[in-house]
Amino acid sequence: MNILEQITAFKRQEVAERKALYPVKLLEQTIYFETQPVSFRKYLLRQDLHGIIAEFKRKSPSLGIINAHASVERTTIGYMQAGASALSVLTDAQFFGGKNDDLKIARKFNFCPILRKDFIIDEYQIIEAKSIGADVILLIAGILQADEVNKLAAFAKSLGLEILLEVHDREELERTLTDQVDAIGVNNRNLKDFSVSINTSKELAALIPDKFVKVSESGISKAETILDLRTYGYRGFLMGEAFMKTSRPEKALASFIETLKTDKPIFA
Ligand SMILES: O=P(O)(O)OC[C@@H](O)[C@@H](O)c1c[nH]c2ccccc12
Repeated sequence: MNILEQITAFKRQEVAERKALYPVKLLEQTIYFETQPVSFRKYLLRQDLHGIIAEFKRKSPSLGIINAHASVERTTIGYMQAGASALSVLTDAQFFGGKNDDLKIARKFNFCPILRKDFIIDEYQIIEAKSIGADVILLIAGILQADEVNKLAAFAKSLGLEILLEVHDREELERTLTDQVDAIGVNNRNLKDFSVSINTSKELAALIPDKFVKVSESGISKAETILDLRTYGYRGFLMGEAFMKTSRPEKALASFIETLKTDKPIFA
């Protein structure tokens, strides 16, 4: 089994256990069912920000432990103060060392779009995303059939959430593209073997219709890469490791943003 297959097998079990422990009725009583989500799309298109989606990630199957000590509160507040456009919080415990509470804490302290980073295969996880205060969910084409993407995206929309659809190649993009999603994320990392190539974003750019916000995900560590990807139409840049591997991720983001600032308008 490759890592994606292992993760989805584990998720099926996890979802079944959670459904029994925390029934939907209970989740629907949380305060976030009453509150209006913040638009991910809008924040990524803002002229006064740089499009960085700053991720809180403690470990990953490709790197192992990235940062065992960072505080979610200090890091996410610092990310926003440094000028991030949105936050991404890993909630998967088994493979990424995250938890739902991490996202809840990020929500409590920040008014900005928050992406729930997890492996969604069931509507239950979308209700859960809403109940912990997420604004946008990730759907990964590599683990879903086209009809599943459609159904899950429509369901997320019905709860007011936005959807980032992640693809890694042309086949995934063409097979799953649907009007139900708001943004397309091209993952530069191949989750089957962990290899990373920024060219993946460049190659797929022209195949993504303009009405979707284009996001480039993974393996980004240089300002030049962002400036280059903007010329391909990318408006969102999902970055984790580059910041999280330092002892103060929020400071690393602040210095990174300094290197991104130019006199020219962000989008020509
Ligand atoms: O840490 P990086 O290389 O900057 O990548 C961040 C993000 O793109 C990556 O964590 C990611 C992209 N898609 C995912 C799906 C699940 C878990 C994690 C991911």
